[in-house]
Amino acid sequence: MSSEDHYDFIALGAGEAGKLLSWDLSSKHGKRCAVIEHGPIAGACPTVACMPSKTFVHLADVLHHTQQDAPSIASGYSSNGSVVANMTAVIARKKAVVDGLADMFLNAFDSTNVELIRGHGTLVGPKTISVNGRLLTADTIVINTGSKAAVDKNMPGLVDAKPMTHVELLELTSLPAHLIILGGGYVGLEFAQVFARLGSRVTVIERNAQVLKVEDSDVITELTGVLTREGVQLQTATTVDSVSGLSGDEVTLCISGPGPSLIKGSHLLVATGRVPATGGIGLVENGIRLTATGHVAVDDQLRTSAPGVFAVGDCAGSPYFTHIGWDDYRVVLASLTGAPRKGGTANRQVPSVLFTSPELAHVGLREKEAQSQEIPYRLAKLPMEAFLRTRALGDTDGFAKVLVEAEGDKVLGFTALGPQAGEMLPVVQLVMKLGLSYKEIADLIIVHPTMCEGLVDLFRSVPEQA
Ligand SMILES: Cc1cc2nc3c(=O)[nH]c(=O)nc-3n(C[C@H](O)[C@H](O)[C@H](O)COP(=O)(O)OP(=O)(O)OC[C@H]3O[C@@H](n4cnc5c(N)ncnc54)[C@H](O)[C@@H]3O)c2cc1C
Ligand SMILES: NC(=O)c1ccc[n+]([C@@H]2O[C@H](COP(=O)([O-])OP(=O)(O)OC[C@H]3O[C@@H](n4cnc5c(N)ncnc54)[C@H](O)[C@@H]3O)[C@@H](O)[C@H]2O)c1
Repeated sequence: MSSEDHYDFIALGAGEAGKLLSWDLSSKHGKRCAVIEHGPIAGACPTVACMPSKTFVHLADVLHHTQQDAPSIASGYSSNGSVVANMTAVIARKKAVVDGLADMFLNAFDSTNVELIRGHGTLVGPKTISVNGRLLTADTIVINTGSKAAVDKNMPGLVDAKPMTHVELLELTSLPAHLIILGGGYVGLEFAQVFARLGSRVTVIERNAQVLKVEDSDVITELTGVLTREGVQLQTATTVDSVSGLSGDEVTLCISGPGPSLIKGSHLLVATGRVPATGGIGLVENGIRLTATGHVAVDDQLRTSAPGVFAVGDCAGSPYFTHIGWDDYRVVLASLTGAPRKGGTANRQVPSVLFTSPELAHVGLREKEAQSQEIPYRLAKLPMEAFLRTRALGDTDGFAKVLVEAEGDKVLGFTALGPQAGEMLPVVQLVMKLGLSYKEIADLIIVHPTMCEGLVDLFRSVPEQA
């Protein structure tokens, strides 16, 4: 093997952590690095997941507020000039965002001198990858192959109906007349509201008794109330027995549950979770153990069972969020360079935001988790109308709640359902990370009228210890 084919570091897949590691190791540590990518550059987040979907969320929000507010506040608004979505323009805006990010990432590869190899990589020996007819070796390999939308091959008729995943949905140039969404999780709910706001009829079919099954029931009651008022039809505790027809034309679902037994729509989206992209790339054959769920088995430092091989992000079973992929980068960087970091992946904070309107932001313990684990807590809860900013925004749906230790002052968990609720999370996260008293937030002077201002009132209303 020539020295041209040996690298210090190779990332298989240009996901979040792999590309960041390669850029850092090359530009700051002088390592020879390559990233192998068989799809669009830079992984799912900027191309088919977070960034394009949040562009859709924003555009649907603009349209929704224009439809809602313009008639009452705009002079000269024509009564017959209703505002309707132009999907070609929506897609063009999304494409501009995705293309802009692609340029940014290509520049990063260039400026850090990291080789981007476009092709499908497969492990063919210890720390050896075959790609485009080349055999490449590296001292360190990071598996960063991500995940794919799960499509249940055992559901009669589903595959033949050619359902969309988020990838195809984000390319639709005309609005579905009736979009049926299978799965009431993150993907399903974000897109349900987006397409309802853009003008589609939307039905979500969820097999569990509630959408977002981990969330507290008060959160779900409030969130589903908003979605339902906006026209999203939610059918929970519903099983799909069979699918017929073709998505994009007409699809019919035979279902069992509390509602009707048949549902017809024009388009079908599968949003039923994700499967790790770990099959057929030589992992097991080369000593890299997989878990029962098909993720790469890793330890707290994201080391696999093969020496010198790490796995990061979705494929390693890290919580499926880009910011967690980003943290995986820091964990592996610490192993490889000694960069400072306290601890590995165990017990790290996993903040999350569901980007519906209102946003659902969460960190730490939920009430039902505290109850099932018999962790005593004090609870404070305030409606969003007490966060005065929401009144100016005309967007007062939702509430925020905080769980504080029963016999101490540490914050156990925080949930907010409200406009831009995600922007409030870091304040609470910091207090939790540093193990400070909740009173540190209650004592802050926070600018009026910002969303975070409401945190002061929320934390001031925590009941005294019994
Ligand atoms: C619709 C949607 C919206 C989302 N929104 C958010 C959000 O708002 N916020 C958030 O935090 N998370 C969000 N997520 C989750 C987030 O996108 C993922 O958790 C994250 O992108 C995973 O990153 P990763 O680095 O693990 O892998 P990926 O980004 O999936 O990268 C893996 C890469 O590896 C490539 N690859 C795979 N196998 C090979 C091979 N053999 N050879 C070469 N290349 C290969 C793939 O083409 C891919 O580019 C969303 C997900 C979806 C589906
Ligand atoms: N805002 C964000 O950060 C964001 C946005 C989108 C996706 N994501 C990430 O991507 C992951 C995947 O999202 P997702 O929505 O595909 O998965 P998910 O796990 O969040 O939700 C899938 C839902 O589908 C339901 N389901 C599964 N099979 C079904 C069936 N046969 N019939 C009816 N319902 C069924 C499940 O009960 C579940 O409620 C999320 O877990 C999240 O981590 C994050």
